[in-house]
Amino acid sequence: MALLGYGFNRSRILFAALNLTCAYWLIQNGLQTSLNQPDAFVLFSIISLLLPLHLGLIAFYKERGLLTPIGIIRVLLIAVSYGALGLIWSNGSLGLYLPELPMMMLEMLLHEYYLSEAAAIAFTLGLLPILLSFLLRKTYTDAALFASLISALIMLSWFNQPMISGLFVSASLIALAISVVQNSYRMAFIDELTSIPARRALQDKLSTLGKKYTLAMCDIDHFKKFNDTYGHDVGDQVLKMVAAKLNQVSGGGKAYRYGGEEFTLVFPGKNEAEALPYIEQLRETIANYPMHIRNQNRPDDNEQGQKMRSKEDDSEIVSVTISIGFCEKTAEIPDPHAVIKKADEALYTSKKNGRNCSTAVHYQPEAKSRRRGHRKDYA
Ligand SMILES: Nc1nc2c(ncn2[C@@H]2O[C@H](COP(=O)(O)OP(=O)(O)OP(=O)(O)O)[C@@H](O)[C@H]2O)c(=O)[nH]1
Repeated sequence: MALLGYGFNRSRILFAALNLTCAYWLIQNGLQTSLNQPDAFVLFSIISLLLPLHLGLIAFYKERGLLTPIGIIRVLLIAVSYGALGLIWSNGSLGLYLPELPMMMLEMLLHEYYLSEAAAIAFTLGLLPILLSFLLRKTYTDAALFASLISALIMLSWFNQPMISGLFVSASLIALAISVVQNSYRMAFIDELTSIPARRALQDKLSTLGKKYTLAMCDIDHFKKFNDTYGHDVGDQVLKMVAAKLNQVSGGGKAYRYGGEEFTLVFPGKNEAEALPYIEQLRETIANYPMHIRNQNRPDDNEQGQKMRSKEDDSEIVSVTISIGFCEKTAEIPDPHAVIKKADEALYTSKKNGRNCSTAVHYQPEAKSRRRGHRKDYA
């Protein structure tokens, strides 16, 4: 598990695995006896604090790599805390610290339950950053940390059950392994900027297509000029908007980012004539969408700038358009990559025909799709 975390550059996974492994090793070697033994009791009490607190701390961390000064400090923090505990325990002197424990840790001895008030506080302190990180970052790693915390809570609460610690460590490591797999799937198949499936996911999809399908290549018009006029960040916003609209494709279609400002729509089970209404609907939706762009040229602190402070003057509305070429599979063009190539050629016909329109390779609709008026033409 630690190797997986290291190999996939997921340092938080590695820290969590290290935390679980250290706790599990101490449980296996020091807690296979009654908790009425002072040594075992102190060991159990300290583990029930370290486990949740480390998990909470890990949730705070940003991915900063492992073989970096901060990564090494984080590893040492876990290793030293469990190492010191293990060292005192192996000397047989851990039980001497029993009288030093606060009442909120000792009372579980009197009432014969397993989670002390102090451990409950530690679990709450561990839970808060995990929940916060999950809400803000929404990563699979945070979900795995949450699963590990809950399984640690269950293990410590039912500590007298046979094999409970083995079940705990298995459940936690499985959750961490799943998060590594899901993270790597996301990295490989989902486009980071637009959050829609990426080129690799398209390649997978192409290999599963049946006898009848249509592929459409979509390209944002004059995107270079857009970048040059408004800046790369605004260009990224445009890409996100177009991707979000294309992702709403109906008619059984699916959208992919092909690369740069190009997108692909896949329509399984549809020929060009059947796919056309859905393609046109998307083209029109995008062309009619009023995109608010913050005025990059607003003066900073002069008279003119003050005049422009009002919200209306601060942004302008532009419309973004896309050109589309689409092609169905035929006996002459049976390979999906050849279909894409043909769709790409049709896309360039759309560009030549004035942009903001779609062109089919085979189908000739009676009334050709027409270019719509722009709210603002940035060309
Ligand atoms: N902001 C941003 N720009 C990108 C990204 N990927 C590619 N581009 C830009 O997209 C532009 C593509 O421009 P061109 O291929 O020349 O075409 P165009 O300006 O869209 O013109 P036409 O296709 O002829 O309408 C280039 O300037 C790239 O730098 C990206 O992820 N973000």
